[in-house]
Amino acid sequence: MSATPAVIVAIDGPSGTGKSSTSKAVAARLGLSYLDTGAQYRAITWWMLNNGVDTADADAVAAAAGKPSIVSGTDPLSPAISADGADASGPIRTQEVTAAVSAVSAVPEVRERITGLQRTIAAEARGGIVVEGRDIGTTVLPDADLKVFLTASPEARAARRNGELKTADGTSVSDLAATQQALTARDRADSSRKTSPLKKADDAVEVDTTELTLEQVVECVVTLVEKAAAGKEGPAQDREKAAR
Ligand SMILES: Nc1ncnc2c1ncn2[C@@H]1O[C@H](COP(=O)(O)OP(=O)(O)OP(=O)(O)O)[C@@H](O)[C@H]1O
Ligand SMILES: Nc1ccn([C@@H]2O[C@H](COP(=O)(O)O)[C@@H](O)[C@H]2O)c(=O)n1
Repeated sequence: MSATPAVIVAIDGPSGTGKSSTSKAVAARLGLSYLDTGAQYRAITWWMLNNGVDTADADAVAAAAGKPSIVSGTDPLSPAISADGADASGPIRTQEVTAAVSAVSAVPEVRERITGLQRTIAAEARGGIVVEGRDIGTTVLPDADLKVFLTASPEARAARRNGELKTADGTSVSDLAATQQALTARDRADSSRKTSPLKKADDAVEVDTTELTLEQVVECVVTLVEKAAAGKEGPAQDREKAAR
């Protein structure tokens, strides 16, 4: 038996709360697969921008939602994403994609398509998986073994994001107030859409990461996963014993 049973872990939260960093590290530590669902929404947005779809026109986005093939890798040590066979991992992080993704992800046909992909990937991850996004605990995997909702103050999130954007001499390339404004605008759009908004599941454990280092958050989530795994293992072990 592997050290960690095949647990399904859902990690949700607003932008810049540390979902990707935490989920990758937890999955790598515990030998689980990893799925970045934001990357899938970004990849379909990138494809639409490249293929002449007006991303502000919900009908045009809906009509194109089924067209591209979106393929995600699930190795936490080397996450991969492609659209129609083209590597999208770099281009999906551009400002152009970030600015358009909330409008695209609000379209029900897009959500239906991407949610289907997510459920298939989770069902095929026999060794367990950490899936991170905005609606994993509420909609995509409501029966997950563990649901975590990460939060952090807008100031902390903007400072973290700005820390990623440095020039060669180490100075910040973007203004903190503008970064914070962009983050909160995206959260507002993601929380207010009709279909599957960003929302904490009632049974999720909320972890406020504002005052925590990434290592502390990872430690905390690893402990929660191990607890959930032990709870899952208990009845199976009991059945095994009874069968002996
Ligand atoms: N607890 C923490 N303390 C300090 N920095 C952190 C912490 N957690 C994450 N970071 C840093 O904050 C930045 C954003 O983290 P990450 O990309 O994991 O957030 P996210 O929630 O996945 O964001 P998004 O939803 O926008 O993709 C990264 O540079 C990451 O290294
Ligand atoms: N489950 C999800 C995940 C993401 N989105 C949308 O994608 C955008 C980008 O997500 P990142 O995590 O890469 O920043 C996000 O702003 C949402 O619009 C989603 O709707 N559902």
